[in-house]
Amino acid sequence: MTVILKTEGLNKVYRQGGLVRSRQVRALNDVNITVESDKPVVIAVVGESGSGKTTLAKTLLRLETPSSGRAIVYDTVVTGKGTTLSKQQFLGLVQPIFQNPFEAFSRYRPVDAYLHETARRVGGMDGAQAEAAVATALASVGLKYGEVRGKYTNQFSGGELQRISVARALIPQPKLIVADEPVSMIDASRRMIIINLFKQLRDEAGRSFLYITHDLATAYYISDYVAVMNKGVVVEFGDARQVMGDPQHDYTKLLLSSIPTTKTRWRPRKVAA
Ligand SMILES: Nc1ncnc2c1ncn2[C@@H]1O[C@H](COP(=O)(O)OP(=O)(O)OP(=O)(O)O)[C@@H](O)[C@H]1O
Repeated sequence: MTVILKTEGLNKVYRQGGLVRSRQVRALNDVNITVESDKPVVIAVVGESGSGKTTLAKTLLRLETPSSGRAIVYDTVVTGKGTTLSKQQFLGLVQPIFQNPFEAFSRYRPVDAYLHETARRVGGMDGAQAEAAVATALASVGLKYGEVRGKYTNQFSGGELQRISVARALIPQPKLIVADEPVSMIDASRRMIIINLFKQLRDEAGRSFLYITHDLATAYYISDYVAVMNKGVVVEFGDARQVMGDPQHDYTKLLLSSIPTTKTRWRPRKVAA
């Protein structure tokens, strides 16, 4: 079995406020999750705003340094004590997809230039190899290179641009893709294209995903595992069907009861600690 993702006592403490009135926020509070599997998986992280989901994503992406603890991805320590990976090695193993695809690329530069850059810098490829890798990556997200070449962000829809972000993330052939709210800025009608793409990339290309979301319905639809976060703590973690079908923790029950159905009208509820 491969340790696809393991966090060991992961903590992240931020200091908020000025010198006089500062306070500490424990954005990650002793996060311990383990996913071992022989097959690639989708792991969802759900929870309301401020629960620490993005901090977890940033820590796993090495955009934030943990205050203590460490994380392992595909049997390799990626952050915290014992990390020996260079930046290039790390980006070959773990790749990000961010919430807003329009912010992932400058509007003054053709988007395919970013894909080439990733192929050369992270993948260590030469010009011809990079050209082939870009074409392959775009094809795997359902786009033709000819439709993308030389174009700028304003020539794409949010959904298309997010697919290009996914293509870019695929170029170094990472094992894990960390996607922080990847569909929240995309038209509702196009969200499922991205969600189904993740499923397809898991099943056909062998990529695992950490899928950070507010959206419990898509989390249920694509995830193999789910971590429920509240105030920096993972309050419930396990098989997605089990956690969401038979939640044990009160916070998970409340989150799930807030989902609107065709029979009930949605009313926002305040979720207690
Ligand atoms: N750079 C920072 N400096 C200080 N505090 C921070 C910083 N980033 C996050 N926090 C705090 O850490 C806590 C967790 O924030 P985080 O963004 O991880 O939550 P989240 O679950 O991703 O929320 P959302 O769904 O709104 O993105 C919050 O209290 C937040 O204010």
